[in-house]
Amino acid sequence: MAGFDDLASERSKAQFDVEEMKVIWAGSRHTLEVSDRISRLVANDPVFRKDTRTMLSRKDLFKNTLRKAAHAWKRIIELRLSEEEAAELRFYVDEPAFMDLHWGMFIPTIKGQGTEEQQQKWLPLAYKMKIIGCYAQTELGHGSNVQGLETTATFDPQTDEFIIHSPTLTSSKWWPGGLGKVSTHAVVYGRLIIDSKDYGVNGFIVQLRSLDDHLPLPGITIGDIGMKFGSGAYNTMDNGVLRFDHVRIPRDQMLMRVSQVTREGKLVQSNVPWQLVYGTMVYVRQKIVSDASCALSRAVCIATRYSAVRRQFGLQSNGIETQVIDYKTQQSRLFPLLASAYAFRFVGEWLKWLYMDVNQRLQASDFSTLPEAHACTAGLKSLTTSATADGIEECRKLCGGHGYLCSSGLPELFAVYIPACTYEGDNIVLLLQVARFLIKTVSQLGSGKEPVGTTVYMGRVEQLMQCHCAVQKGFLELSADLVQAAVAHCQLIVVSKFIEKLQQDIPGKGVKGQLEALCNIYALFILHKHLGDFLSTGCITPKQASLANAQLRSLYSQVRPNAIALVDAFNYTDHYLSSVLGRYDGNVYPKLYEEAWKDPLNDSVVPDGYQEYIQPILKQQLRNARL
Ligand SMILES: CC(C)(COP(=O)(O)OP(=O)(O)OC[C@H]1O[C@@H](n2cnc3c(N)ncnc32)[C@H](O)[C@@H]1OP(=O)(O)O)[C@@H](O)C(=O)NCCC(=O)NCCSC(=O)/C=C/CCCCCCCCCCCCC(=O)O
Ligand SMILES: Cc1cc2nc3c(=O)[nH]c(=O)nc-3n(C[C@H](O)[C@H](O)[C@H](O)COP(=O)(O)OP(=O)(O)OC[C@H]3O[C@@H](n4cnc5c(N)ncnc54)[C@H](O)[C@@H]3O)c2cc1C
Repeated sequence: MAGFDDLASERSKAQFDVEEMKVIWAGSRHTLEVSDRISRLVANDPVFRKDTRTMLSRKDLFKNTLRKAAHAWKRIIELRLSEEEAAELRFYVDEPAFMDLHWGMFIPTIKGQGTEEQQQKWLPLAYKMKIIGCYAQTELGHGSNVQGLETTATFDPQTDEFIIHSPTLTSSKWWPGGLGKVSTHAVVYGRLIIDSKDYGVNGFIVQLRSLDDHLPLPGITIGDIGMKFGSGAYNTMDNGVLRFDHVRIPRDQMLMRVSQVTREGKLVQSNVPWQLVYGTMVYVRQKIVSDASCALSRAVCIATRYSAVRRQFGLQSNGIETQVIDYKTQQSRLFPLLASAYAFRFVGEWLKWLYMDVNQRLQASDFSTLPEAHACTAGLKSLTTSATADGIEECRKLCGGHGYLCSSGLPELFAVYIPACTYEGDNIVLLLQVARFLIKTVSQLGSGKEPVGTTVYMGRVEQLMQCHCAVQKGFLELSADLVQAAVAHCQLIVVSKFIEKLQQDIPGKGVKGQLEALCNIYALFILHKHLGDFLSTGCITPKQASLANAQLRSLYSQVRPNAIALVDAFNYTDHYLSSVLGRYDGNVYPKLYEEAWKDPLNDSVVPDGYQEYIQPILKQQLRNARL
């Protein structure tokens, strides 16, 4: 069988220990064991099948998502899965749903911004799913500008309550995932008003729906905001709209770790930075970087396996056409994405450590690394999601026409993934935050602070900053050029963390050698892509640029025999890949043909509508022809 033999042959060429690379990719043997076991548990459960998604109506699609979520919860309980195993199960169910926001935002917000007392009250309810929560920050009129939010939370000292209200149409909460049809509660971000004074944005826990009949509570108008990009994709999620008409909540439902409101209506600031109100966004941004490596590696796995199976032109002596993976143009498009997937994996590991470290320091009232954590999570979220969205689209194109079929898995992956460039912070707005951080950092250089990083990449950032730092320093006046410096800074971090990864103990025959090749491909690819920066800032000479280019092409040849093994190391099941082109067995053509006939359009040989619309035309033509 052509495809199968092709991939078997490719696997025999591997020059490194794939099983050890699986451990490197997973992060540890333990993590590999858990993800392998849980991904297969999901793959073998018919309730979690994904192949019908694009053919369902919005209501059937959503109901099926609820069915899957309920079944996932049932399996978690039945199997007594740990938090880690449960998160893996929800990950491999692979369908945007309210659970993401309940577990990924609502709970972390209460943990990060609630007092001990509030955590003791609300977390047990949330962990046992006795309530379902979402994160309601964005409004119809404001998303990026959090300080522009209009929802009000006015303290009423008569009743010891906050009155939550939507004063304008643009203050309607708009976009929160899980809000439209499922969540019973929300963390609502609104302007704290005490005695007519506006104290800025804070988080408030608000019940939205009855726990008895799920109907909206008095004063609550709530619904779904409508279809989004694509047919299946993110339409499994009930992104919602929410309006308040003077809804009253107890004072103790304002999240009070950052600031407290006393019974007398006095605002007391605690000793933690006010920016902790933004803490959930930092947490999710670092998760999103890890998710980017998953999404990109998934697309690269599909495109790499298909590139080894697909033969086109170039008849060889044995009369067989050439594998498209052997074309230099295919390699120059595909291998940098393979390298980027590994690079984002490792920078995501580092970012997770940075986030944990910041949180530990916060416990000890050490806020010194909070600005860097914000800048790194914001910048790397922006960089990795933009590169991943573009990379998934490139992988679709690398698969030719068949990449455009839903059965390739790539259109759906693209449609689900691309909002990552917007949610949790628009990517440009986040880069402007990094630019602001760089301006402050540059201003502190020489006072004992020295930049660190790989020379050429460091030089590029420094030079770009020098060129543009004369520009206005206000957030709104930051020039587009500073965004360029912010991107350069984030790329420096990615390369630096890849190099640091290589300095760790890396067991397994040939594993370190392959990672070194991928690290060099990523670094030289970025240098090639931004050659203007490196040359214009004098970081490299034209001769060096030419040498770097030649080295890049030589590295592609080094990776070529290992490409299939490098994507096998992701250890994805066919269920998770959900792609005929990316099947582990390479059995592409028979499966493509088989999938085609499953389309409902093929339920009848003559399509509905023929008699009403087509036959009259043909008959008329026939009559005309006889005249
Ligand atoms: C930062 C802004 C752009 C501007 O803020 P502003 O208040 O105006 O302040 P500035 O003047 O710019 O800055 C003031 C100073 O504060 C510093 N700062 C700013 N932000 C932070 C921060 N976050 N942390 C620390 N410090 C910060 C800043 O540097 C200044 O410092 P200095 O004065 O210079 O010293 C702000 O408006 C902003 O952040 N805007 C973006 C808004 C945003 O991101 N919205 C997101 C809404 S929520 C959302 O989109 C959700 C999407 C859900 C998608 C699904 C994702 C799921 C995947 C992951 C989770 C899945 C897990 C599943 C788990 C399981 O199943 O188990
Ligand atoms: C699928 C999806 C899920 C979401 N889930 C949630 C959720 O669960 N909870 C929640 O609260 N929100 C959620 N959101 C909302 C999301 O957080 C916002 O859409 C996001 O923060 C961007 O804000 P915005 O839509 O106001 O874009 P805007 O800020 O209006 O962006 C529009 C354009 O203006 C530009 N721009 C804005 N400000 C500046 C500036 N200062 N300088 C230069 N350019 C600027 C942007 O770069 C962009 O090009 C979700 C959004 C999506 C798409």
